Parts: sequence; structure tokens; C-alpha cells
Amino acid sequence: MTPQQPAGPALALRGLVKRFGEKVAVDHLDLDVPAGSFYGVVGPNGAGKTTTLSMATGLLRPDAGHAAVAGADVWADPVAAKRALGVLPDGVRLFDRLSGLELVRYSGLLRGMPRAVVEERSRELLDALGLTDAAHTLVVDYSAGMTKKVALACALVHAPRVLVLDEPFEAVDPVSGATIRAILTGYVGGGGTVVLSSHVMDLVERLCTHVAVIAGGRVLAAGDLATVRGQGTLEQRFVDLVGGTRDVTGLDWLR
Ligand SMILES: Nc1ncnc2c1ncn2[C@@H]1O[C@H](COP(=O)(O)OP(=O)(O)OP(=O)(O)O)[C@@H](O)[C@H]1O
Repeated sequence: MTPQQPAGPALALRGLVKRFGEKVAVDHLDLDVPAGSFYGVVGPNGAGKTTTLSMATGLLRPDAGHAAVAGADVWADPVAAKRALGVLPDGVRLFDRLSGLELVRYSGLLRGMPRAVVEERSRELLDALGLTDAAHTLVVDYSAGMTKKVALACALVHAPRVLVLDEPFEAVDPVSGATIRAILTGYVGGGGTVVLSSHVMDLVERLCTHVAVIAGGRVLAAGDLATVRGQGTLEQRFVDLVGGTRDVTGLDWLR
């Protein structure tokens, strides 16, 4: 894969707003993801990470604001934006009556790639992700981790310039996790940009060059990892920004 580096930010979010009834899930959110960065998005449950990434990738229409991928507006110029983009959405809903191999092939062909290239890359990706033995198994019969991996293969098959991954390591076993980390690190090394959300601070700290801490639909801190982290660990900084640990009261019946 040889993704070219876009000029300007790989992902630019400006004034994004999303409301669900009374709930403001994303509240005038701005974020720049530099090209070639490995960008971690962290935040407590319900912070607005999935909603933000969904708007950034054209899966959810914002109530206000703009999102641009490699300079192309996701809503005004969706073809250009989506050409540059690979997405692993949260709670992936796939065409699960296809086999794993068929699904990855289908993703490549949908992108207008030549059949021979699709064939080669599909098999290579399944092999790298340890899914060769399950290549002809229907995706509906995959485990959660296998589903995550095949969805990642679908996101990678067209060698996008920007990859947006919602919780890519969730449900994935340690060996597969290491493989995915190696694939993503190699991809960034080759000029690609990764944006991922995660709850695992340790992983974000090890992998990412940049991080944004989101809570209440707003960015509390963003920038290169060392700056955001400061003197302590990312987890300490996260707790400082988001609020300390809560004492558990009640639940006497459980003790
Ligand atoms: N389709 C929806 N309808 C109503 N409310 C929603 C919807 N999607 C998200 N929300 C609300 O918006 C807020 C942000 O949710 P979001 O899924 O973006 O958070 P998150 O940071 O990804 O959380 P988690 O870490 O738990 O996955 C939450 O309060 C959630 O209940």
C-alpha cells in the first residue's frame, strides 16, 4: 500500500454539532488531524466519539458544521472524500450473508478497483488478519473479533489515504491485536493517516502520535501526545480533564 500524503490536514472538523432531541451529543467541535499522524480519540462513555467520527466520515449528517477529508468536504464532495477514506464504523452492519472473502472483494469492486487487484489484496488481507481458514465462512457466522477484522480488511482494500477506525481493537484477541497494530503502524509509516477511538489509554499512548480528549461533545485537549499528556501518563491526564474516579456508594447487597 502506498497512500500519498495529502496537503493540509487529513481530516478537518469545523463547528460540528449533532443533537438527538434535547441531547447535544456533539457541541461545536473543531479538530485538525495532521496528515501522516496516528491520531487517538479518547473520552468517557457517551462523550460523542462515535457521533463525531460518524459525521467526519459521511455516515451521519451534522446539524451544523463541516468535515473535510484530505481537503474534500464530506457532504459537498462525497465522492472525492470517500475515495480518500477507509472507515471501520462502530457496531458494523455488514452484508453478512456473504463470506469473508466475498465481502472484502465486494468492497474493492464497489470502489471501482480492477478485479485482479481486488482478488490479490483480498486474499493478502485475509491472510494477514488470520482469516484465511474462514474465507469461505459466511460473515453472519463470524465471532465479534472476526467480524471486526473482516470489516477492517474492507476498510483497507482500496489503500485509502485516511483511515477512521471506531474501536478497532474491541473484541479482538491479543495476537490479532498485535497484527492490526503492525498493519496500522506500517500504513502510517508509508504516509497514511489513522484516526482511531479507543478506551485503552495504554494502547493510545503506545501507538499514537497525537491525541484528542473529548467529553460532553467538546474537545478538552488535543495535539501531539507529549503535549497533551504533559508530565504524567495519558490516563492521569484523562482523569484530570474528565473528572476523577467516583466512589461507589450503595450496592451493599452485592458485597
Ligand atoms: N442515535 C442516537 N439517538 C439518541 N441519542 C444518541 C444516538 N447516538 C448517540 N446518542 C447519544 O449521544 C451521546 C454521544 O454518544 P456517542 O455514541 O457518540 O458516544 P461515545 O463517546 O462514542 O461513547 P462510547 O465510548 O460509550 O462508545 C450519548 O449521550 C448517546 O446517548
